[in-house]
Amino acid sequence: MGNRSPVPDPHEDFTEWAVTNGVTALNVRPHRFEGRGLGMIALEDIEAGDVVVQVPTTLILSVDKVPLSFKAEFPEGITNHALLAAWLTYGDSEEVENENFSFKENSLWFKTWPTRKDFEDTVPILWPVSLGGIEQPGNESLKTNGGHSGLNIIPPSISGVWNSFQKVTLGKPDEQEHQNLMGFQARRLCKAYKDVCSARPGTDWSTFSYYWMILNTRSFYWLGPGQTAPEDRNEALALVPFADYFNHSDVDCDVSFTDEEYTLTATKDYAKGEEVFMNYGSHSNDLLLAEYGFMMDQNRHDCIYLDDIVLRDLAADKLEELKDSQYYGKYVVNSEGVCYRTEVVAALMYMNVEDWRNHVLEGSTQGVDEQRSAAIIRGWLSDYLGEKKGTLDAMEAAMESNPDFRANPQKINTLLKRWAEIEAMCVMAKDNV
Ligand SMILES: C[S@@+](CC[C@H](N)C(=O)[O-])C[C@H]1O[C@@H](n2cnc3c(N)ncnc32)[C@H](O)[C@@H]1O
Repeated sequence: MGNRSPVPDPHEDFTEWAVTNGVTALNVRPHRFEGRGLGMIALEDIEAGDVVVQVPTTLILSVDKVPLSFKAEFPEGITNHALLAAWLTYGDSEEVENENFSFKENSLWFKTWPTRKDFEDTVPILWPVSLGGIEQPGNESLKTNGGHSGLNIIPPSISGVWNSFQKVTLGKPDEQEHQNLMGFQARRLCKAYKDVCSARPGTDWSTFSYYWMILNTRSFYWLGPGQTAPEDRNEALALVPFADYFNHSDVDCDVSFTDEEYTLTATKDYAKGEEVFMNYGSHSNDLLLAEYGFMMDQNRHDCIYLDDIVLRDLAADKLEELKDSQYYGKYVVNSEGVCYRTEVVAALMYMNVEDWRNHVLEGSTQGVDEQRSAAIIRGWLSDYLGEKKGTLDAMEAAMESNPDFRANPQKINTLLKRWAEIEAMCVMAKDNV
């Protein structure tokens, strides 16, 4: 027993590679944390303002490293996200000539990444269709679920699909991403896959979607020397070795880069042995789950939106009025209650359009009835709670009959947890109206 050689640890090997190649890891090392995969542990006490990781920009993988001959194969307008995922899919096996980036030299880095199964377990669009995942494509379009057996168990705040009513569709330009996270994500992935398949038919979906997910969950904002910020921030994505070990929390963010270095700085004190976090953005648990496959127990940015319920209830003329105003959409509910926009749109339900216009533009209170507004808002929150109850009742029944439900207890638990958080927000908001 005692003579067994130690199991090789890809993270130790990669850390050694990274340090040898110029990465500065000051008092942090990769470490496995229960429920969070790999993250960064503090080897010593760290103070706010201490640089924790610095990566030479020469190690960064961005589209600048993709050979022009490879880029030229794909349609103009293909996103950098899609192009990089394609290159990760093909670059190695084709021995693409490229002096800027070697797959072989970076293989230790790739070995530290999560597996496709890790994504299938955690990221809802890759779940089985009966649990709300997308249809696996031929080469045509991916569809978000919600239709399958009639029951959608992923909360509408993530899936964009309601069981208790038919969503009002106001036409494409009106559709908003915050109300359809999975739909928009599936569309991005679908478009990327289509663009790649148009040049390379038969691209393996499983491999391509894996690398697309790697980029979706691990990339950083990065502009190479002399580059200006693109209109779409997502086009400035890049993979930064070693820095991609940091897990997310609500801490302040201090990430910066020069032409030479990518630098990550601690924004709070950490004691030796604590996990050191970075911040991926001010995201709700719905967005974190849809895009990154996890949720936070404490999340000061958590919220849901009442938009679908509100728009369903408004008469056509009021809807037109609303669309032309600055109060269209983003009716937020969080742990403190509903936002001002929700109060404003509740008043539109019973006010005549002229009074409402004067109310929102001039501050006139003529026709405003706060009690009535409160009752309407409570009704909307009750509708959300009704959606939750109906879905959970149906889920309970389906637990008996649907083998996918029984085979995926962790996914079901994630959804139950999210539904419980949604319920808590709605109940709290009802009490506070
Ligand atoms: C940039 S990677 C961080 C490293 C990753 N944990 C790993 O094992 O390679 C982002 C992924 O880490 C996980 N993650 C990040 N922050 C997390 C957190 N606070 N709780 C749970 N998982 C988290 C999610 O799977 C996310 O998609």
